Amino acid sequence: MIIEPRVRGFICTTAHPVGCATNVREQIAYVLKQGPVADCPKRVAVLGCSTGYGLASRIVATFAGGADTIGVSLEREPSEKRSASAGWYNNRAFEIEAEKIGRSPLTLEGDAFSDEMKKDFIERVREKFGQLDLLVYSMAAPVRTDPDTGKTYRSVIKPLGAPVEIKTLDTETGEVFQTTLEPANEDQTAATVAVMGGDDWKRWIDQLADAGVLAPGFRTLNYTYIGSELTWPIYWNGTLGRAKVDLDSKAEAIRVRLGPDAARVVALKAVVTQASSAIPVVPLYGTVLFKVMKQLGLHEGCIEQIDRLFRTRLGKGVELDDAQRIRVDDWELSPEVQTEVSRRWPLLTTETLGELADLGEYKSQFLRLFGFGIDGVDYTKDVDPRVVPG
Ligand SMILES: NC(=O)c1ccc[n+]([C@@H]2O[C@H](COP(=O)([O-])OP(=O)(O)OC[C@H]3O[C@@H](n4cnc5c(N)ncnc54)[C@H](O)[C@@H]3O)[C@@H](O)[C@H]2O)c1
Repeated sequence: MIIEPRVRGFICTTAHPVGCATNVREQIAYVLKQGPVADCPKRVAVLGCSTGYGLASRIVATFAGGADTIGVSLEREPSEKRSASAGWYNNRAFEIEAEKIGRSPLTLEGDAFSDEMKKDFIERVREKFGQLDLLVYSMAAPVRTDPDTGKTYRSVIKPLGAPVEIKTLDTETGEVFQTTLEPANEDQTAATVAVMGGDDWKRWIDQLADAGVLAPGFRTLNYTYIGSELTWPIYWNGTLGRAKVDLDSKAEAIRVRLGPDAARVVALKAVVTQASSAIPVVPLYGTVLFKVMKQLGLHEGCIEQIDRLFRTRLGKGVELDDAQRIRVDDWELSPEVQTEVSRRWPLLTTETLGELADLGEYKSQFLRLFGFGIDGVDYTKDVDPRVVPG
């Protein structure tokens, strides 16, 4: 069948197997070009391994770090008539490429929030690795069922306290407009913390530690976004920020149990992923940020950020911020970038968007997440949606 993008709001319901595989291979090629990462942990787990920052982490650990990996993600399988999720194609393409260099990666597809998945994972780690040296937690999900209570929580992306009036962008039409976002109530805030906070991370680490599958010197990383004051009203000072603050306290709890370097929250830059495109204001901020960072020669996507994390931020004595986090968002938050983004922000209108921001780049990065718009891929060719080319 011919697979075309079908975009509904901030998701694309189709994905292209050849495009996704090409995307994965391009990321691998980038990492190989940078050369090996010294002292990379060798038995690595990535939760949320199939797209965005998790996929980049798995690629860097494998292709620059020489690691064997186990990944977990939630996917839609393909059928004869329907394409799979992009993550399903990415997982298969990753496995094909990792096997070519003599690795035998393991991928578990299902709900990482469930205790069944954790049990299965522990068994597979025992069989395959014995113990783990590093676990990267890179999950972004809208809903979580708490295994203890059976209660299902849905996250909301809202401000706290009072309504926020803020500029935003319709990425389909290119219209820039003011919008008022109503604040979350207490239940919604608590639900967002239950989904995107550190509860599940800590639960994973506790169960793995109890099962004795964490190697001496084991470390775990969890990714966060802090951003600049332009996005704070909706992100850091909103429900998502509350959830991210919870990561810091769970990191501390893990350090208390496993040692002073065992857990770190890592602040990363804004990039286009399935998760970030759903956040109001972030796409508008992104279109300006990408243009400014490109103009200053500081552009980074997921793979460049994670490559820099593994190469420069995981060694002994790395600088931490006041909340004991590792920072790789330093270029995004540098005065030269933020001064220029802030200068452009009040000038942004539907009419000036083309000059001050780069919507075309944003849209093309969004479509690339699903394997569309990639050079060298013939989208007019019939493909079997169940097959990822080797
Ligand atoms: N995108 C950004 O701009 C940005 C910036 C800084 C930090 N981060 C953080 O990075 C982390 C990853 O985000 P991303 O943007 O790469 O997201 P993403 O949407 O690209 O990836 C999310 C991953 O989680 C998996 N997942 C979702 N629900 C799951 C479930 N129930 N069980 C198993 N797997 C599940 C998906 O399959 C996918 O692999 C998040 O913590 C996010 O806050 C993102």
